[in-house]
Amino acid sequence: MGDDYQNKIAKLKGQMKSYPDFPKPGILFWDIFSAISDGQTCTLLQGLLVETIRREFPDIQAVVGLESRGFLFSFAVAAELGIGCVPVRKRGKLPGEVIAYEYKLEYGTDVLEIQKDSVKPGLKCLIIDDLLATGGTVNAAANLLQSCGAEVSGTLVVIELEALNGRSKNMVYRNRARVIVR
Ligand SMILES: O=P(O)(O)OC[C@H]1O[C@H](OP(=O)(O)OP(=O)(O)O)[C@H](O)[C@@H]1O
Ligand SMILES: Nc1ncnc2[nH]cnc12
Repeated sequence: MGDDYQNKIAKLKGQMKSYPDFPKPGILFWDIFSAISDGQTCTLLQGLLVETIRREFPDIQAVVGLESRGFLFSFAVAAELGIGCVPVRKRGKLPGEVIAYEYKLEYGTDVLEIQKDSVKPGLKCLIIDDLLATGGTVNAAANLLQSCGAEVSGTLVVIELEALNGRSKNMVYRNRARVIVR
């Protein structure tokens, strides 16, 4: 990775804001929306995501965006790369036959679902989200994709909360996660 790439990451990092005690006491909440309210930051981040995918995951056929903040990035990169965009949503929001998986959050638990027919066996997928905390969400998404027969190439997130060690807890992605800012 060249200086130019690192400089762009440093610039993006400077735009990220965090809020203590949101949504619960003790949580330091990293807010992607504060950064992308600025147009130049949108362009910068989009460019970094696409550049990272082209370099690290050149053969993926679809990006899988995780509700809800992951959707911002999955459609944008899918459109630029000309590949599929598949949503993974919280319980009860997707029509048709779905596969579900319950998982733990940094705060609380949740259920993710994917439409059974949205991913064909062997499809090479990249999971994309705004943030990796405990890794539970990405892990759940990976399990869903694998139950559909998809091949999960890795995970791309904008922010990694390294102190929570989500990467090491995630057996599927330990060596295959890529992050933009950490
Ligand atoms: O690594 P984890 O501990 O699983 O946490 C990370 C997840 O938590 C946040 O989503 P949230 O469930 O708050 O939903 P939102 O994007 O709709 O705000 C974030 O956008 C990730 O998806
Ligand atoms: N600390 C955090 N900031 C923003 N989103 C999160 N999702 C889980 N933990 C989070």
